[in-house]
Amino acid sequence: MALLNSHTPLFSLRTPIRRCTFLGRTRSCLRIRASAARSCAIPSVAIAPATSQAGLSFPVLINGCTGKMGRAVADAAISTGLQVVPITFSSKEKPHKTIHVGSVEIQVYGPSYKENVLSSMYDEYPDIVVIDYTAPDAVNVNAELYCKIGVPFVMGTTGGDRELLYKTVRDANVYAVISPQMGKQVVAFLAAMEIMAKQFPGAFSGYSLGVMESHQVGKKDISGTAKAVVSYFQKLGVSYDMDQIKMIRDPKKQLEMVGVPEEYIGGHAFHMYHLSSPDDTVSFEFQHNVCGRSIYAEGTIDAAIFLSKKVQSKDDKKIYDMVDVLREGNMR
Ligand SMILES: NC(=O)C1=CN([C@@H]2O[C@H](COP(=O)(O)OP(=O)(O)OC[C@H]3O[C@@H](n4cnc5c(N)ncnc54)[C@H](O)[C@@H]3O)[C@@H](O)[C@H]2O)C=CC1
Ligand SMILES: O=C(O)C1=N[C@H](C(=O)O)C[C@H](O)C1
Repeated sequence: MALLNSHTPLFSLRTPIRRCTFLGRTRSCLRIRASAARSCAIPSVAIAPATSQAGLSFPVLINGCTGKMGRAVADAAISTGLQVVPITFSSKEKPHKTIHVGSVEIQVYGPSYKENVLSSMYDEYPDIVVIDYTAPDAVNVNAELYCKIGVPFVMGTTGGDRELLYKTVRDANVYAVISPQMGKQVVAFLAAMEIMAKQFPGAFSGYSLGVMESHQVGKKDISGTAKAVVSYFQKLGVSYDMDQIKMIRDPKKQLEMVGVPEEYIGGHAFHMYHLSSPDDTVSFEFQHNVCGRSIYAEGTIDAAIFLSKKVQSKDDKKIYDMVDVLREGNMR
């Protein structure tokens, strides 16, 4: 594999995986009755009170429940006792489509209803937090909508024009947590990289870097997390372009070369970074390998709880990342 050179010790890309039991946590008795509306009128939504830890119950609208992360977050929100508003959006008009998450029937609204439905939800639930797990090409348009309405949101979706995203949120002065990586342990690694880059800029000048990331075949964009790590390596003096990141989306290679367990070919995020000194006598390797999606779902719920508290306390700071969430240290 090109990532490894002849001086590279033969480290195994197979990392033992401990199965996550997050979604096996005690489920709350939350019951949500979706509107029986079968028309495309804005639904009336009945939300029963959640039985959850004190202070943790507020409504969340998950945009992208039709997708894998949206569903994982909806499951995690229900497990936590948050009130999942039984509405989600999609990129296509899908009249009458509903999806089920646990006992919750979620109605899917197409683009032409998005603004009216969301603004009426915000009127009805002023303490609502939106969670976005959609697609890179939806990031900016969705953020513009949330900002127009003024609703706080957690942006987990990667890609899009990130500078524009921040500008949109800054200009609208809306509360948001934005992070391409919600897995708290991975975020801690990113934070450590940031500290190293700040304290020892140029420490790896002259070193060469190889980066490989492997994700499920449906992931279109380069890993946002790998880009963040590369940005720190650049500050550490490494010369490397983002488009050099090697993306692996071929399930056969993932099984045989990367060592992804077969049951996680449809949902994994393996990242490997290899640094070599100019004379190849010194090398460093970093890996973070995630199977499944529960680590992100769990972090996303923490981010939503964090954001809800910031909104309630009318904090002066409006835009946060996952390092802010970690620093606050009030994760469940
Ligand atoms: N921040 C984090 O920790 C993580 C971020 N992600 C990111 O989340 C995003 C979604 O990932 P997955 O759920 O795996 O993808 P997915 O493809 O399974 O789901 C995305 C869903 O969004 C829907 N969608 C597309 N455009 C939309 C729009 N304009 N409005 C509403 N819905 C729309 C699609 O129909 C699809 O159902 C990706 O950008 C991925 O990189 C994924 C995992 C962790
Ligand atoms: O699409 C994914 O799956 C993931 N996307 C995020 C990214 O692009 O960094 C986080 C993680 O890699 C999973």
